[in-house]
Amino acid sequence: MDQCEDREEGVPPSKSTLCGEHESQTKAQSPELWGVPGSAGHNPKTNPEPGPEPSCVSLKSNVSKDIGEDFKGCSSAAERASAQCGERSRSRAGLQTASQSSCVQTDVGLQEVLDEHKISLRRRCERVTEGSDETGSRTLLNRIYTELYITEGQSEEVHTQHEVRQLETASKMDALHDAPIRCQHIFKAFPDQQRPIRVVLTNGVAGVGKTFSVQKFTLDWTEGLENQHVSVVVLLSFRELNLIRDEQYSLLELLHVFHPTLQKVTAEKLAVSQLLFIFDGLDESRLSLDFTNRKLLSDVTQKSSVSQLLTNLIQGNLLPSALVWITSRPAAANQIPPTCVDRLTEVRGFTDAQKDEYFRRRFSDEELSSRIISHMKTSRSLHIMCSIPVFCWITATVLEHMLTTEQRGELPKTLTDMYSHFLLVQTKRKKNKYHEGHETSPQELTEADREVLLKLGRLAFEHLEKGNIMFYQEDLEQCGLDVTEASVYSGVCTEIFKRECVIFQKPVYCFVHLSIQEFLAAVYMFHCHTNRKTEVVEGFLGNLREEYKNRSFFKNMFKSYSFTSLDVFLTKVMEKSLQSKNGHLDLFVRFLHGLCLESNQRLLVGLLGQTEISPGTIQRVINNLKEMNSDEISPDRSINIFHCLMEMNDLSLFQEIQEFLKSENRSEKELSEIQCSALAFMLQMSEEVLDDLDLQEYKTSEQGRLRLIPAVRNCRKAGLTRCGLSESHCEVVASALKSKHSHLTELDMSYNYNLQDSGVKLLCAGLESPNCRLETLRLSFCGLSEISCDYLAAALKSNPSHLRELDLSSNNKLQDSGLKHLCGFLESPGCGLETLRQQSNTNIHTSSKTQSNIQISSTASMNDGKEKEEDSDIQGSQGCSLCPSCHRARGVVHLHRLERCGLSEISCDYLAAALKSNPSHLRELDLYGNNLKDPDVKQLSDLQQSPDYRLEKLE
Ligand SMILES: Nc1ncnc2c1ncn2[C@@H]1O[C@H](COP(=O)(O)OP(=O)(O)OP(=O)(O)O)[C@@H](O)[C@H]1O
Repeated sequence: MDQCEDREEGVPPSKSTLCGEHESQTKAQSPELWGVPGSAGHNPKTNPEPGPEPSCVSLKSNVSKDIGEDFKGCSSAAERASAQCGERSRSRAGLQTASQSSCVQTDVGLQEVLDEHKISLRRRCERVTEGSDETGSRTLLNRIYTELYITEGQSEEVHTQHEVRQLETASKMDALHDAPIRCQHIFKAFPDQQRPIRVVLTNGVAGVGKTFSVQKFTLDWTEGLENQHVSVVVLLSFRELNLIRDEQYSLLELLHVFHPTLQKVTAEKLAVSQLLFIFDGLDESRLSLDFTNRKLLSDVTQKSSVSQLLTNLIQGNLLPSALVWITSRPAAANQIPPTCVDRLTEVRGFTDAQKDEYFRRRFSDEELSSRIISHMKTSRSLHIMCSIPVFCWITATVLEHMLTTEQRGELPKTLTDMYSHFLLVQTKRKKNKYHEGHETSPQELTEADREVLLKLGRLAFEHLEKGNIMFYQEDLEQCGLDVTEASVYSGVCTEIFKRECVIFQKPVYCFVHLSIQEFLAAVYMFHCHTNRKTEVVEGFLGNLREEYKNRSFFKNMFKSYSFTSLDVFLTKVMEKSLQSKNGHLDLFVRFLHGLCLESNQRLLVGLLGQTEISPGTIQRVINNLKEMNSDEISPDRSINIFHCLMEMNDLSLFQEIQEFLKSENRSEKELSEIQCSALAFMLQMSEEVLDDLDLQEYKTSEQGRLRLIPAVRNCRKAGLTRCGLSESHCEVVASALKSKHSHLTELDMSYNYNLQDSGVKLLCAGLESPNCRLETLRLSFCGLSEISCDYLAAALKSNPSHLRELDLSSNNKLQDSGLKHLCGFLESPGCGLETLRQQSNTNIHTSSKTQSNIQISSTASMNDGKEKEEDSDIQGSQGCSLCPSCHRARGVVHLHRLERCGLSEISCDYLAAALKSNPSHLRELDLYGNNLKDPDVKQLSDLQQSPDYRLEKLE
């Protein structure tokens, strides 16, 4: 088989080679049995044209050896490449060494050379091989390319949340708000952007379509459709560049080596051409890009290390007018200093409409695509996952196979179902490819298949537990896998090279998508449970017998406990996953529950072990989930209990909540805790933004109320009073404030006595986010000390403009030192607080009336320990007896309430100093109940003499 012919669409196990003009390719030592792209000897990301103009240097070393090792004795990358190609390639003109190339200078006109380059690039980019096509024939990229949703900027939580959870919470809202950028317009400035865009960095999670975007951009350019101001596109992958990372090259030589059609381009010609360099897959880079290095390169013929060539190119020292486009998974993107980047974009995958379009384009059979689309929409989880194009490909592969072959049974509805089928479909394709004529049923996993899958499962599981997604060769060996085996199953696990640290350079492996690791880990865990591998199960869960002996919830179960009791086992795994801070076991535990279903059991028989699960056991598992205790558990984790029920095909909860949402008398309907989690999820996912989420309006237990908190992510006004908030809840609220499309403008967390300073600290992470739009924050009766003031002042200083009202009144021991911190904020130039109100205990009265359309809301004062709320609309400007300058009042009033906070005259001095230094913003100051005497507030009252004095109300 032509080694370049087998590029495929679909799961990209690793970054592919983009350079397409070499004859050579690292020949796979192991065949690609899985038939998915990018595996041994295959490269999904390039579209080389076989035949006379051969094409690719696959620098992906799927034989998993360090290139340096493989090609010892070859002095240059070109020689190495040549050594890989063998005689055939050497005899071809396509590849020349760097030294040769620099000598070749002909009279051929520049345009002719560039045209030739275009043709060559076009051949490479116009076709991809579809993953499901067993004949290996390739499809036109334009036929299957579906517009992706690319936006400017970077979503806030990309590093902190589980990828799938992120999709669940973010997809809907993002799709509605951000203006998309077509990949072809990535260098086009928006009308309001003055600066030309020279360097673009595009982020995106695995399989989201970064390489497809790069290919589409290039193809459109070669076809004369877009970006015609660019005269040369130089397409390179970091995987390729890794190969020559220790070599010395000039930029001109680099171009010649990777794009032989450009050999006739001289330095002079380069200087007058508009170049665009595309570097794909920074996450796979093994170069050390050191932007602090002072070595300045400005001459394209000057030799240097590849890293230095790149940093100088990116910084604009080398070819200052050349455009640069870098793509990366998010974790690696920080290698490029933000100051070097003119535009940051993110590939978000497919919007709902694009998901449909993907399936329509992929299948010429309209009926088939319609069936697949409507099936995808029947399951929320499938629909959400299809935001990632690679998952669309998995879905398309599985459903096409099931709908076009004589497969019986229902189409997969749950994620577990889909992944089980995917495993089988891929196994079948592997068999067909390499054992032609012996068509086997996908139900038949051979003993060898099972063995490898279980080894992969063990690897997946052991590393998932530790939170690892990257593995070394030793890790593979420890699970009994040799490297060849891993690449044989390359659709599931393949290597990528990733340099973890400077001294310790080794090949690193990972699963193509985190969800595949989670699925295989769950399969392995299930297998260990049914096969009574006590050591593994207890290693993960601890000794159940001991632990459960004294726990009332399990007392009865414990009597009959053994590893065969699936319900106890699953409950324990669920409990463990709920403890996870970042939800790294969420999908794993979902899969584990899904594997209980008979249909999945049948599919994966032999892998899971022989089990017969009675309907009674299933019911017990369901009941346990519904009754699961969630004290001290983040409400985000609790939502996963609902997902587990869905994976078990238990739709009752979903239906109950749908009914609840439709009902008129919601506040009378009692909600269980699990119902609250389901409701939180549905409110969070709703297209409509909730105006007011008041937890007190729901008839449920305190735990139930807490489980509703994730809904703050989709509301404008949140009342979270008197519900025992703790740190984990503050984290959820902070994440809502941080989110790119935060709607929250009013937040009342008063009367949460245990919130304390630690809770405020977490909350402040949200307040300081540039996305935060909060205008009112109430934290009275929260047991805060002066430390909270410090946190708040720091957060508000860093992002001062949004907050209008801050209520720290009552039973917060802020003390003078706390107020001092807050004054630090009041002094800061960006501070937006305009009113600081003081009530009673001074002889100063105010008839503060500001100009029309000013609204002061929620003036709270203490009355026998009970909060009295009153809203006062102040209309009309009648002047202020205290404040000679009130006529200059602006249209916004801010309250700053510090009632009963243990303040003394020292605080007044701080306040006076703060107001002196930044007098123009504060309108109202409320210091009611702080036992202040006239002399204490003297400094403040003296301020009235100042011409800049703006205070209208001092109580
Ligand atoms: N725009 C698209 N239209 C159709 N299919 C797409 C598109 N983008 C991606 N895909 C599908 O998803 C697969 C993975 O896409 P791609 O290789 O571009 O991802 P990536 O973001 O580069 O991922 P990684 O970071 O893992 O390299 C493709 O092989 C293809 O099957």
